[in-house]
Amino acid sequence: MTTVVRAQGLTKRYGSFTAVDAVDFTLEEGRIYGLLGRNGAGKTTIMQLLTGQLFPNGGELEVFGRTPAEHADVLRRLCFIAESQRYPEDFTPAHVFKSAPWFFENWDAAFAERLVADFRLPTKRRIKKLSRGQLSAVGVIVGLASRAPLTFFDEPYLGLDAVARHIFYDRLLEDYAEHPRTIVLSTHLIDEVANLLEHVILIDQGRILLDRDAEEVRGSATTIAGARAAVDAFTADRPVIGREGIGGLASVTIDGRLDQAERIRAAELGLELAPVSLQQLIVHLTGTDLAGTAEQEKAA
Ligand SMILES: Nc1ncnc2c1ncn2[C@@H]1O[C@H](COP(=O)(O)OP(=O)(O)OP(=O)(O)O)[C@@H](O)[C@H]1O
Repeated sequence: MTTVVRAQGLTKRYGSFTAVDAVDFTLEEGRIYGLLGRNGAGKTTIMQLLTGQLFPNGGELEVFGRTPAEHADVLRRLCFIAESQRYPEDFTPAHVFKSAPWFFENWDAAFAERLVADFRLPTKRRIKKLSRGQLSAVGVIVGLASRAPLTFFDEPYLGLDAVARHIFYDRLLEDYAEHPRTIVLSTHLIDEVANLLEHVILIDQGRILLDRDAEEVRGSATTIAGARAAVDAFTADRPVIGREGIGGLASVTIDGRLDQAERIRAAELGLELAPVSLQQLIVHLTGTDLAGTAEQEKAA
């Protein structure tokens, strides 16, 4: 596997505030990554560092073997679609798509045209007159049809309706199968993209909480629900990552899978077991306040 990005001790500070705190990670060629985390976790900052829009304050960063900033040959291979992409005043989507081949050598105009039809995008209307969702569609089309070897989608679909979002996911997967490349998707709609992701990097307060194959992450935690005393007894010696409860009922999430014998024992105790979705797991891992509240409620 070829490594596309190598970050070591990568750090970004804004004044005295450390937004990205000495993170180590690699991105491999031909994979779809989910860069996930709560608001303000540092996702956009990391993507801006990787695309040469920001300079790090510390650590080492290589993108295609070089520092991204000031290396045109590296920047040419990147595409970054931001949440609120800006375009020149008076540009129409048609202008954007016409100028795209200047920036992206793999630009596929026919694919872009198909996407325009899929998203029902009015290409002759000025961009500043487009609806929020139509504006997002312009970015999504550029991100897909550019086929850049390393593509970043940073919350690309503000205002896109559910149908349009599914068109995005479908076309992304279809096109990725035919033209493998490295894609980094940052989103809060985790359940929607969970099946798309091959690898998950979870950021919290500028640090990496989880950097794991998505397949491993899926089902790597289990929720045990039932009578509080039985749940507490069953989970007593296990790594608990989340706890909720009401009255005599409790629901506890543990890190790890249960083997056959443990499943039988849980059934004997009348407990219900459920796999934890990627989104639930991330809420558990990053929602310390929620877990804390549940603990307090239990103690009360
Ligand atoms: N130019 C800046 N000056 C000062 N602080 C900044 C600046 N840009 C970002 N930050 C702070 O750095 C932290 C990380 O911001 P970042 O935009 O990377 O988060 P994010 O994970 O993308 O969040 P979201 O999911 O809300 O988009 C936040 O606390 C933010 O307030």
